[in-house]
Amino acid sequence: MGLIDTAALSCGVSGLMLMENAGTAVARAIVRRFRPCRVLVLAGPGNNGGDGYVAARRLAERGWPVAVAPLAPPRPASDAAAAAALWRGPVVAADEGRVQSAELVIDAVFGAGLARDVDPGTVALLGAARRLVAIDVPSGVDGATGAVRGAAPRADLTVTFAGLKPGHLLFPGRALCGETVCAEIGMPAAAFARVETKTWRNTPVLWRLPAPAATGHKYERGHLTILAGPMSGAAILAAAAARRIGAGLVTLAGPDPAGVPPGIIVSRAALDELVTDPRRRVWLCGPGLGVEAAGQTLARLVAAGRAIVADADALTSAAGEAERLRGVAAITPHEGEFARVFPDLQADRLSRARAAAARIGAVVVLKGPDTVIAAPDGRAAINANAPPFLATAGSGDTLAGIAAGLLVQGMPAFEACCAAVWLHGAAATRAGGGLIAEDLADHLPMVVENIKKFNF
Ligand SMILES: NC(=O)C1=CN([C@@H]2O[C@H](COP(=O)(O)OP(=O)(O)OC[C@H]3O[C@@H](n4cnc5c(N)ncnc54)[C@H](OP(=O)(O)O)[C@@H]3O)[C@@H](O)[C@H]2O)[C@H](O)CC1
Ligand SMILES: [K+]
Repeated sequence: MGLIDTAALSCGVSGLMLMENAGTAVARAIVRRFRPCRVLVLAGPGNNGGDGYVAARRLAERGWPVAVAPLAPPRPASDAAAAAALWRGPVVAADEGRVQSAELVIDAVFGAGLARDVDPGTVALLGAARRLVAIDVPSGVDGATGAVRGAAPRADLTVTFAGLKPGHLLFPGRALCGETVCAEIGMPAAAFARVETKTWRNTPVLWRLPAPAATGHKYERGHLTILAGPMSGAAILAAAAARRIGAGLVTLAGPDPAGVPPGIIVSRAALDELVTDPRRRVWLCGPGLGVEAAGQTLARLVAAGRAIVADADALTSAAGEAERLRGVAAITPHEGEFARVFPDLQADRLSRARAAAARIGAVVVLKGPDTVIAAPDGRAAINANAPPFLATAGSGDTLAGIAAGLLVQGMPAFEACCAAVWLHGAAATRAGGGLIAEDLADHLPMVVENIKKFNF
């Protein structure tokens, strides 16, 4: 049973009432999407199965032909047993032939109580369904991590309750849920208040973008310094993004970066001189810099106590030596870079990002189609708005530039990183298929305008 369910019960809410609402919500979601058809409910031994019995009763009340196939009897004296006792329709054996001939199968086998790998017989049964509606999660998907325990079927529709779980947002679970509906089932506000939530879906309600003061000047809007190396295109992409997201001034620091557009300042001054400039509080270190140079400058910036976003070569320079990143504000690794820096961290993405953030005392943005942003204090957000065509060269440099551009305007590191990841995904969606990294920054102003319009 999940923490929220336990909290609900301790708030005096009856589990049976929640189950009734949950099963009713499943039936309602089905009726809204499908024509009446022959339904088979595969019911497991726990409350997930109990929800299945309620959904069966609600569909039958509407005249749908429904049968329930229990894979195990409900636990004695449980809410599920009470729900099963109210089912007066056909109870049939769970066999593959029946599953195949049903026009719609409801997967009520395992939900939040999944405790081990699903056995091959159950996997085969679920896999035989022509059309599958999963209650809470497709059985086999771990709701806490999105990992698959043994195997899990691909659902057409998943109906969950009270709030999305990490498993609905993290791959591979996310890909197996199909359309995902989150139903309100009467969970009291007091139950949510009792559970200290530390994991959220990344949306604009989590953060507030900085607003420039009416009388502010460019330095007040933030002065970002980006180290530029032999592949100066990476630093230029980051600089464009930082400027579009509102940094007042961006300097590229490097020997001679090529192709720098007007509006970006280039400084060839020695690093020691730049680092001691008190206006240069925030730095981006890594993109296109070269591993050796990145390692040296990173150490210098950390020693000077600067707020640093470390990406790309700065991460590679810390391969197997994560402690070299201690003192930075945020790191933005993709899976490969993460594995190089933290080879011993092997768990799911959410746990790994959290563990890494705690270890180095910095925000970790573990990039991917389901980017995880984790803070050293345990807060974490999972992002789900990135289109697949965002996976393109230079996209990461742009993200690092947005994060640094928000940090320099005074946003706290966790909020700046969450906002950067979401804005990056929204800009890509707005740019559409065929985007190249150069397009992303130009879409940021409209994305920001839309956030303001919807009053987040
Ligand atoms: N607020 C809500 O979100 C509500 C959710 N509801 C539903 O309740 C389930 C969670 O119910 P729970 O009883 O805790 O767990 P499950 O139904 O998922 O399954 C537990 C039983 O399954 C056995 N189990 C677990 N994994 C396996 C496996 N791989 N193979 C075989 N058996 C397995 C487990 O056995 P144990 O031996 O480990 O004890 C349990 O018997 C949630 O998902 C929602 O659907 C409420 O109805 C309403 C409120
Ligand atoms: K299920």
